[in-house]
Amino acid sequence: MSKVLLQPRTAEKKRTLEDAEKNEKEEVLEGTGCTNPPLPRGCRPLAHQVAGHRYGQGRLGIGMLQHMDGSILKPVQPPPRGKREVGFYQKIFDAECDDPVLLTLQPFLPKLLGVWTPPSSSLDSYMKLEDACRRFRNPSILDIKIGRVSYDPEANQEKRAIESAKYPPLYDLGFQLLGMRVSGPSPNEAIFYDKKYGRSLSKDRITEGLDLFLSGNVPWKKYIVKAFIQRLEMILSWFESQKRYQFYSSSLLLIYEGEFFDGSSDSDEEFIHKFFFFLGILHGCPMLAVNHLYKVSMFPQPAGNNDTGSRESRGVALSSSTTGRESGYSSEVESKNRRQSAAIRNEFVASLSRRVEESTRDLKYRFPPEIVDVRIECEYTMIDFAHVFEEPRSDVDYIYGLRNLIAYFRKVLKQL
Ligand SMILES: Nc1ncnc2c1ncn2[C@@H]1O[C@H](COP(=O)(O)OP(=O)(O)OP(=O)(O)O)[C@@H](O)[C@H]1O
Ligand SMILES: O=P(O)(O)O[C@@H]1[C@H](O)[C@H](O)[C@@H](OP(=O)(O)O)[C@H](OP(=O)(O)O)[C@H]1O
Repeated sequence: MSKVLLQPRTAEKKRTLEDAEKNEKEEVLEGTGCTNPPLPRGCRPLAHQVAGHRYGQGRLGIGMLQHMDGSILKPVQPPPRGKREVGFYQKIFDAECDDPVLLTLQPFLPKLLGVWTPPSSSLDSYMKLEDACRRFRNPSILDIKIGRVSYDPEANQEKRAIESAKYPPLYDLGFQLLGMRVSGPSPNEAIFYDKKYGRSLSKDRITEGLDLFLSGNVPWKKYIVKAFIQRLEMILSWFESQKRYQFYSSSLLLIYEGEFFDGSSDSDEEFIHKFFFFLGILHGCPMLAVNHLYKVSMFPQPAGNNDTGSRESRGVALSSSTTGRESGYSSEVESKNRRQSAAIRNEFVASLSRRVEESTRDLKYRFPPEIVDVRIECEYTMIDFAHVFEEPRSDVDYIYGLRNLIAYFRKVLKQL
């Protein structure tokens, strides 16, 4: 037991450092005649990335990076995609935002920490985002693209044809599994599955794919599925409550802690909590496990209640677009606005929790009464907003896909 917990995470670190060093040599990208864009100082390719554009691959060679302060750097894509995505994030995380539709979406997104241009390359810029996997040691991660089509209304016939041919079951399913990391017995034994795997799954094999994703923590599988259903229901409620935005080609990222993880980097307190957590599981005593679950939350940290300050002070230059809105604005008014915004968000979250609790009452599997308040090590977040459009209608395609995904998770749950 302690051997597993103490197993160091060196192999994963080593792999990414080696990758970073290799990439810094600006090798010619295979078959493209392009060179890798220089890797900004203090950054490395994102080791736990499961889908999307990867550093050193594709036409442009740009991809997701991780800064040494822990944040994620997503390259601002060429126009119009990049501008659209940055604009969307900025609107949502604007300190003065008082729009209930946007405020109530905030808890479902990784926080935008700023837009960053590396000093070494004034041409590239990156969105600096909170890492949704930051508190996990050995996460299982699933990227699911939601929607019946994966192109937006401005796509030309060629793009539509290319996208439609990629995964014919999509129209019926309303979602696709784009990639996943399934945690293994130790962090360096995780297995990655790419979009080829996801697209090999016909409609009747989707539960197999979800089941595979869930195989990284067998003792807690039922609880994890139930927790994901609840969280997805919350996002669904947001979509059902708004008639303004349509999300094309956007993804959901589902994350949970693996059965075994490395406790070596923890503080003593965290380590002790985790030790009891696993002891509880091993001895079939959920209360012991639950009592010792550490820092688990239903929602990402609300805006204004995070450690952005310390991250910034570790030397990443941020643009002023989402930070430091001091100029000419009375701090009293500002803090009143913040309190009101927080109240709107909190009320929304509380009412969602109630609705979800009611709607999931009939699920076959229930938590035993003594652990109704169980907080599972799960995280979920919406990502990829390069194709968000604003039209006065509900997003029927996203709703269709999300309802279907929830139905498939329920199927998995029934089989447990
Ligand atoms: N905030 C985040 N926290 C943790 N991981 C993230 C975050 N944002 C993105 N990722 C990781 O990066 C991957 C790609 O993200 P994203 O979909 O935003 O990139 P993309 O290049 O726009 O994708 P696509 O090619 O599908 O348009 C995700 O599958 C996930 O593994
Ligand atoms: O899933 P695949 O097969 O990797 O295909 C990519 C996927 O559809 C991305 O969503 C898309 O970016 P957009 O959604 O932003 O269009 C990208 O286009 P790109 O190659 O033009 O970046 C495609 O290559």
